[in-house]
Amino acid sequence: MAFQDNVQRLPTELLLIWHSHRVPVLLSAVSLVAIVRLALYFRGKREKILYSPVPGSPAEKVIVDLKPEWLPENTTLDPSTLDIDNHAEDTTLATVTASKGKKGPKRVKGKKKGSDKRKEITPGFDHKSDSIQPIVFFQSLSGTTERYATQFVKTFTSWTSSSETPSSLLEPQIHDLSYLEYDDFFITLPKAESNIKHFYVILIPTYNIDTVLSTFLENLQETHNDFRIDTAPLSGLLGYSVFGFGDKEGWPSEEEGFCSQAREVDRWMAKLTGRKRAYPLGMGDVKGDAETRLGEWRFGVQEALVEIAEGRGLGEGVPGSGDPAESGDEDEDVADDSGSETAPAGLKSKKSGRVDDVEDLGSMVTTSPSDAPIAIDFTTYKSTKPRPTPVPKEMVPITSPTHASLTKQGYSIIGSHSGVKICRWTKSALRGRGSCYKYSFYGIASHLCMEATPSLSCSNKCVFCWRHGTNPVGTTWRWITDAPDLIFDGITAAHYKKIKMMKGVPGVRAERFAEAMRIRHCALSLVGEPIFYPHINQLLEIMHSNRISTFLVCNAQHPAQLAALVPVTQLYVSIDASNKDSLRKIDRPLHRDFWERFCACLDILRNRRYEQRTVFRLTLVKGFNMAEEVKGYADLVERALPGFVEVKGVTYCGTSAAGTAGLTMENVPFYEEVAEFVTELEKELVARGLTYGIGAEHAHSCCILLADSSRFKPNGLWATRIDFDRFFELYDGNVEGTRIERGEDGKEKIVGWRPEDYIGDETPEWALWGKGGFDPRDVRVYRKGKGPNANKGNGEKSEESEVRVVEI
Ligand SMILES: Cc1cc2nc3c(=O)[nH]c(=O)nc-3n(C[C@H](O)[C@H](O)[C@H](O)COP(=O)(O)O)c2cc1C
Ligand code: SF4
Repeated sequence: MAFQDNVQRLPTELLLIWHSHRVPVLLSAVSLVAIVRLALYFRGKREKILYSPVPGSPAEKVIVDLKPEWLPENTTLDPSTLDIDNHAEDTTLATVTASKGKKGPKRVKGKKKGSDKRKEITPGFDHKSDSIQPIVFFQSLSGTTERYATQFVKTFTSWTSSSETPSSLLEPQIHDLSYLEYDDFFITLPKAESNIKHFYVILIPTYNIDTVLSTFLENLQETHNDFRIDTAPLSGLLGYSVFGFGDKEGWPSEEEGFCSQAREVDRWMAKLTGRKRAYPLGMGDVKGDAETRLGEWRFGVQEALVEIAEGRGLGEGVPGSGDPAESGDEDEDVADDSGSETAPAGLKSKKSGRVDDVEDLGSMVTTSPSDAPIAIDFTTYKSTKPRPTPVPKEMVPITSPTHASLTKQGYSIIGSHSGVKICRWTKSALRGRGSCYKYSFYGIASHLCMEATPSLSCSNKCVFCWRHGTNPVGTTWRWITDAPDLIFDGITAAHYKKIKMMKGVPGVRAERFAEAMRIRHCALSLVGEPIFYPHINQLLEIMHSNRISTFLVCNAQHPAQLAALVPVTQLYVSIDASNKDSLRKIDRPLHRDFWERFCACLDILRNRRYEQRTVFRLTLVKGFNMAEEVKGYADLVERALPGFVEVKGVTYCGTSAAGTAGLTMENVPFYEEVAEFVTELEKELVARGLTYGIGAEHAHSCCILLADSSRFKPNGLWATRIDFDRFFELYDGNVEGTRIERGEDGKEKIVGWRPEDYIGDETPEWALWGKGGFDPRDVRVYRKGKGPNANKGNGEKSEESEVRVVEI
């Protein structure tokens, strides 16, 4: 009964509760609805601002394995704190692998040496059935050695084909060391039929600055010291001989450096071949006796070859031959050069009473019962002699020929390794005659732009490089380093000085001249490799704090520096080829692991694509990197997913270096050819489901822009231009960026800005694909024989390239 009463009273009770609490309940409900609506409103608003999808979670990023040997030397970067994103401290993805093997005991192959010396000197050579293949190697930076080498091979060939020469002597082969895979000739012997034995002839100049020759020498030294490789991997050679070219005017004696690099090559070859010097080192003064000395030396080499061909080996007691009595001094040199390990004190050389060299150890391990390699632990016998610390030099000393040559070309050299130059587009813009493609694509007016580099040195020797052949190259930074603020002050002052010199030039517009006295943009791309400079991050920060936007172009050879770089306004990597072989031919990189470095840089670029605008710069060189490479380039784009792909026809600079590399005007593609290439590339990318399209063009400088439409084509209209003011607001933290990432706690948070946060105006109509890319407000000036009224049918080549050839 009681239960029935309660049920009947329930509605009345509920009504009473409602009447006493309805005000707070109603107020709470209204507030809740308001909060939900407001949240939805703001969310919708943010999505409208963001054109592109919120970047994927960190899981999408790949870990880039930075090998210890890629880490910069002599820099302020601390590898242990490498952070590829200083705006997202929680996503350090570049990792450093522990050094492998190098700390372990040095293992050398000690071989029991027989008593028959002759037999050892000409290993496995049967003069009745075997043939001798001479190979002539040369290196040349400004062409002299190449000329002598070509002449040498010609004379040598007619000698080998003469009826009086033993028939076992084959025609010589010739190789330019710049193009060679060192491993194929200087770690192992070239592949050949079993009855063909090799003989090396090496012709090289000497340069007391860093050049590719230094790399060659380092390579020989490394090979000798590499614990994984036999210390004399070239002992299968029949013999070798070296000839050096030098200049007695500048380097009068050997003590003062005459032919010093040839002497070094000769010494390292003695070590690598197990002392197979067939004929002594020859040296010639290019301003004096070079031709006579080379002729004499050639006779000597020929005689040595005849002796080998007739089965007499390298002979006994020939000066500098395999006889240890004559070549013993090499051991001391090498011990010093390499800082190599000292042998156990108990092992004494019979002759000298000391053992400094691993080869000697090879001959001393006579108690070994077999010829099998013997592991020798040198770790407890480290030399007590301190290794000499290399003294840093100036990269481009004021007295050097490089300084003179660069100054002549219009560069201002700041300190000893930075340069600045005003480009022809800056002059053109000052006169109202148009800006370069950077204006059409991104909104950078050329008269507001400075082109500079903090490193005139580079780790490549690209065939199309504007630098002359003698410019410094190097794989590591080992020069006296200038402070970033001094570089900044120097390059800006030099730039303004050059602008001021334009004051009296006819046609310069007053308002543009006034504007030009305030630099707004800096293209760090002039020559050399800007990220090679150890304080590049500080220099970039100085530029940004001075409201100068930064476009930085790197050569994809320095992954560690790239990973550690602060975000720039637009980050470029040069993509000069689509595959390893082609890259080696066109960039002629100094790093032996250039392809691995290149790929690591692509992965770093992919990781950083939501942090800054990333660009692939393709430079097309007909006959080198265009034909049938579209698919390869598409692979690279797919790997790095850059925001933009700039495709440009090569600029012919007409230097002797370009000539040596076989580059002529024929290698400069016509604009139609570049356009056809880009169309094909676009097709290939779209076929792979990628969202790239042709965003803009600048026919005047033979340049076309592909861009990711999912990011830079909001509302169906291309927006490739940059909002520079917004970039600096983001940089200063006045505006919050929208780059969101999920933290370890699973929550999303804003970690910085992204390229979409500083997209500028829509790409102007006149710059779109098919419209040519020339601002109608400027006056287009055609040179004689060019322009709409000129003879059609020739197509258009890069204006820049023609100017360099025709005008200068
Ligand atoms: C920057 C520079 C540095 C040089 N250093 C040396 C040197 O240290 N010793 C030497 O004997 N010759 C030196 N030379 C002279 C060159 O070895 C010589 O000019 C040679 O012929 C260059 O050969 P190539 O034209 O094949 O590059 C130097 C030349 C230049 C331009
Ligand atoms: S990377 Fe640039 S500076 Fe270096 S060699 Fe190539 S074109 Fe010249």
